[in-house]
Amino acid sequence: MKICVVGAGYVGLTSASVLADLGHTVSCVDTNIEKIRSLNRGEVPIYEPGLKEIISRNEENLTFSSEVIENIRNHPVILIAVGTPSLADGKTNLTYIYSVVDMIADALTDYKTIITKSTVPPGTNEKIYAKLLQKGVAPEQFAVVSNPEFLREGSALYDMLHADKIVVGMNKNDSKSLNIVKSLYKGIEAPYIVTTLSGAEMIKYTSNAFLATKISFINEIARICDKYEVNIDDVVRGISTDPRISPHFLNSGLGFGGSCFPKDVRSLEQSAIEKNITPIILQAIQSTNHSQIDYYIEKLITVFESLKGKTITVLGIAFKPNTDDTRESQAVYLIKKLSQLGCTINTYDPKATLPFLGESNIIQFPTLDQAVTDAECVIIATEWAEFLYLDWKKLKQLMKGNVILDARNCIDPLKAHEHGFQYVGVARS
Ligand SMILES: NC(=O)c1ccc[n+]([C@@H]2O[C@H](COP(=O)([O-])OP(=O)(O)OC[C@H]3O[C@@H](n4cnc5c(N)ncnc54)[C@H](O)[C@@H]3O)[C@@H](O)[C@H]2O)c1
Ligand SMILES: O=c1ccn([C@@H]2O[C@H](COP(=O)(O)OP(=O)(O)O[C@H]3O[C@H](CO)[C@@H](O)[C@H](O)[C@H]3O)[C@@H](O)[C@H]2O)c(=O)[nH]1
Repeated sequence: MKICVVGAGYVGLTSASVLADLGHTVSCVDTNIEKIRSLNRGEVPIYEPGLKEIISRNEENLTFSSEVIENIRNHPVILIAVGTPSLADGKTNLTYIYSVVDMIADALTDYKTIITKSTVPPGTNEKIYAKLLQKGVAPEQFAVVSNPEFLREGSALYDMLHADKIVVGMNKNDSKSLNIVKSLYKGIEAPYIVTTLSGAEMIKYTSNAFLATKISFINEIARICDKYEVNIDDVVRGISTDPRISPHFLNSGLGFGGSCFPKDVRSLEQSAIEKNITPIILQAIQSTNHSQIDYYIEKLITVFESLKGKTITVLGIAFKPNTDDTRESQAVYLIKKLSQLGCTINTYDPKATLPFLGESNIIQFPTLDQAVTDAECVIIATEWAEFLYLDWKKLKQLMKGNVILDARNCIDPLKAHEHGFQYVGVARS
């Protein structure tokens, strides 16, 4: 099958390379000429485990181009994977989606199956369909399919290849599109969930909102446990054998970040408000998440009284391990907050770079050892593998102080105590 993937971001690049690996001929296009140039030089603009390797082994049937309209014209299947960021009011910015729809309308000379992979609010695929009709495209010339993506950054390829479901939203009786989607993913064993266009959109938002709910819920429980001196690990162990609860997504810590949960919860909140529904739970999830950083700062203040003038090392900049993505990273928000409180912040991340420049009290170091030297306190803000088993003896020699704030519940407090550190955590000691 000949497929044009529009957008060379996390989802576009992962989809394009997996589809090429499944034997399709794929052209991945992006309006960002620099991104396409670097891909054509063999450089992958994002860090995602295995992505560089899968792209290079599919050289023959995976091409990259910034000629978006031309490629849309020459391919019968179009997969839209452009960004859908937040607007200032929390609604979704659909400019990129509609710019692709305009390009499709301009390029359409023969039948196209238009598949939306991007996360879009309920009703958007219906609007895409209506917009194409408005632009004079005949209904028999195209089909619109909603096929949301559920991959996680850091394990994107695995997640796509081992999907727990493939969600397909379509207009009524569109068996042609369903067959096309099935041929597209031939080789991936997963149950198909077939629904309406808006049904598929809602499945995607519900999934992210539910996962975000689990995180905020356990963070709130951890705060309560903290006050009653109960270990949060014991509580999670105690509830997670119940299959109705499951052990997943119950790791309390700094809170959720990244390019999806924050913006998607905001967007779903706005979709609800638009229909006069007050989404109390969605609002509470966000409120708990926003105050997580303050809660951790309060913990530090119980140790230091004042943070002004303290030298603090923050380990981790990315919003989670195994990615260089810093979009809405809680680690970055924490660094900014510490800076406002008058600290000197030394930081280190194996892959991510600080997304801002110019503040003389915030320095990113190329190694962990350099970053922790002379620190009065080390905070683990992202649970990268190399932070899980710290060389305690060396750390003791390099640091000026002995405080470790574990903001991801990822190290063993006993080990820290054994080596003479003061372990600080929420509902962990
Ligand atoms: N990142 C994830 O883990 C993830 C997972 C599931 C779903 N999603 C959803 O998938 C979508 C894409 O997310 P992402 O993180 O891959 O985005 P991204 O920001 O990394 O990449 C989007 C790309 O689209 C390109 N683009 C914008 N307008 C274009 C146009 N008119 N023509 C061609 N290219 C254009 C941009 O230049 C950019 O390279 C979003 O809706 C997101 O919510 C993301
Ligand atoms: O128990 C947990 C699990 C996650 N997180 C945090 O939650 C955020 C998101 O983590 P994760 O879901 O692993 O990463 P994403 O790559 O953002 O993936 C989410 O967002 C994608 C984009 O929509 C979806 O496709 C995925 O299914 C969904 O998991 C990160 O800040 C994590 O640190 C926690 O705090 N505790």
